[in-house]
Amino acid sequence: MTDKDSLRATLRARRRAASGAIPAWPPFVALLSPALVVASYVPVGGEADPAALERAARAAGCTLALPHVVDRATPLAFLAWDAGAVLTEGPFGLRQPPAHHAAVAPDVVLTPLVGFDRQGNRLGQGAGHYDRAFAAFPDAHRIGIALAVQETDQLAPDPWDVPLHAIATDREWIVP
Ligand SMILES: Nc1nc2c(c(=O)[nH]1)N(C=O)[C@@H](CNc1ccc(C(=O)N[C@@H](CCC(=O)O)C(=O)O)cc1)CN2
Ligand SMILES: Nc1ncnc2c1ncn2[C@@H]1O[C@H](COP(=O)(O)OP(=O)(O)OP(=O)(O)O)[C@@H](O)[C@H]1O
Repeated sequence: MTDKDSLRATLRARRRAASGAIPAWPPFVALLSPALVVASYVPVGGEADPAALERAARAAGCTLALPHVVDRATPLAFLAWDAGAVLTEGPFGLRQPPAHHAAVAPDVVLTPLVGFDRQGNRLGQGAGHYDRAFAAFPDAHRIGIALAVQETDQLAPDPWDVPLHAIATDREWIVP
């Protein structure tokens, strides 16, 4: 087990033991406009729920998208998605749009976190799906979503890590 793996286990356990709603914090709502594509996610395994931010994006007229995963090795695609549209079962217990939905380029990426720090460093699932998405869409606004209990001071960023622009928790909007 690497340091990152054991940190993931600790932070996932902390996340499972906690709960809390992530509000659509005013600075998030302020950056929305109808021309934007906002990528959200369907929470699994006790992940923080981005539903309020998703609703705010929809209310602002944004196009919504969800990640689509084939396997660990294949880069994420972001597929257009409307509220209520059918989702299918994907790998890792994920629910995602069917593969025929249009691939879109996200302007805002709501990113599920395993852990984060106040510098905007991030720990994810370890498959590099979001790392690679951030490299593929370098101009997208990267917003981490997490419960406040997922904050840690144990992150040592790797060379490929791209920092978050902001983190929305149940307690605050954090700008590194
Ligand atoms: N809700 C959600 N959707 C997402 C992600 C995510 O973290 N959360 N992703 C983020 O990249 C991408 C999917 N990639 C993933 C890569 C690996 C694992 C994974 O290894 N999961 C563990 C279970 C972890 C747990 O216990 O919480 C496993 O299946 O063993 C999951 C998703 C895109 N969609
Ligand atoms: N731009 C990239 N292109 C190709 N592979 C990458 C890129 N960025 C990261 N990776 C690979 O993906 C893996 C990411 O592992 P890491 O532990 O940093 O993931 P993480 O911090 O949990 O983030 P993620 O949510 O992206 O999985 C590493 O093996 C790394 O080599």
